[in-house]
Amino acid sequence: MKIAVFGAGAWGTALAVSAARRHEVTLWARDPAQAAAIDRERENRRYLPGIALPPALAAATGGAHVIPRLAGGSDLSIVATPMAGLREMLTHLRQHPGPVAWLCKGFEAPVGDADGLLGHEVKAQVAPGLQAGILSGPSFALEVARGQPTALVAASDSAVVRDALVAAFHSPQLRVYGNDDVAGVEIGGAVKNVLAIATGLCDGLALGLNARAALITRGLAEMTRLGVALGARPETFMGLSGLGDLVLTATGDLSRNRRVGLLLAQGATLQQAVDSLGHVAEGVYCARAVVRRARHLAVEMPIARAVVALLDGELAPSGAVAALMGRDPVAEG
Ligand SMILES: NC(=O)C1=CN([C@@H]2O[C@H](COP(=O)(O)OP(=O)(O)OC[C@H]3O[C@@H](n4cnc5c(N)ncnc54)[C@H](OP(=O)(O)O)[C@@H]3O)[C@@H](O)[C@H]2O)C=CC1
Ligand SMILES: O=C(CO)COP(=O)(O)O
Repeated sequence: MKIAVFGAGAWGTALAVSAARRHEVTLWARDPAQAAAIDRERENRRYLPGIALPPALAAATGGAHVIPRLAGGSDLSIVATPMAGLREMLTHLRQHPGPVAWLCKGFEAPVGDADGLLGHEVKAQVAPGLQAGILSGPSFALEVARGQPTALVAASDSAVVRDALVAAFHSPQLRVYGNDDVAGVEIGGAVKNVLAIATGLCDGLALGLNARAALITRGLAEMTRLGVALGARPETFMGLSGLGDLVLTATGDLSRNRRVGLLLAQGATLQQAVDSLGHVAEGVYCARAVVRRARHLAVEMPIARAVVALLDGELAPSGAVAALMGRDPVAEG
């Protein structure tokens, strides 16, 4: 099949590499110089160095006007930008019938008094007729690009979209499971990034393995509470996009979100931590949206609240720990 991937960061490139072992793939970069370098060097040195690009992967560039044309010539389109770029990309795809899937894990940053939205909520606003979904789950880009075993979840209310994602990406190295709980899969992917900042902080402060296990477990409870309040199924959070991605991101040093927490624990400022990554750490941008939605739904999320206070400079790393440990006793649940 023909696949168009819009966004040539680490994850878009890794999935394009994986799919191009069986399909014809176009990888679109918004920066013409980057697209030219990818074609010339047969490598994405900026975002995924050391991975050779298969011959069936072609780089493309161009302004917004080329996006509908590239999508129109493909059997499946993938939006591989951070959450901050999703609204604009879906706007360019609004006349396209689909199937389309995005890879972003986050909530949009809140604007004014409005809540920050999940991907499917953005899609409902800007491209309601588009058949779309999300590809998510525990997956470091580098491991997928290297062909190391990975399991993903393709979530959509459209079987056409789920089937297209399986046809495009399922392989002996990559299992793709279907799920129709779009909200649950999106909330799992978004909230785990916030929680990974917390576990990075915990490990950076050498608080111990007990503390890390407590953060992961109580974080999963927070994620599930928010998800259920937003209409997701609780069992989704026991799956790849909930527990699976939380464990990976909270414990794996390839995680950019975890690295933010580790760097803050070492005394870096947030700006220094973000600048040193060279990649997006979505938890930094969506933590406030998570906490705000939780507050509006009267959902208790103390770990996410502590992360926001840390990112906003209201709490020092040690203060964030004290705020969590100093809470009144409550029943587990
Ligand atoms: N890396 C991973 O292992 C995984 C990442 N994800 C998710 O996938 C999404 C993309 O991550 P990843 O590829 O790693 O990110 P990177 O930081 O590696 O790359 C970001 C890419 O998006 C482009 N971009 C940045 N901002 C915008 C924007 N506002 N509009 C359009 N394009 C933009 C960048 O282009 P330019 O160079 O021109 O700025 C770059 O090509 C994130 O939501 C992430 O959480 C999900 C699973 C795994
Ligand atoms: O989503 C990811 C793994 O599933 C990547 O996590 P980071 O964005 O923290 O690197």
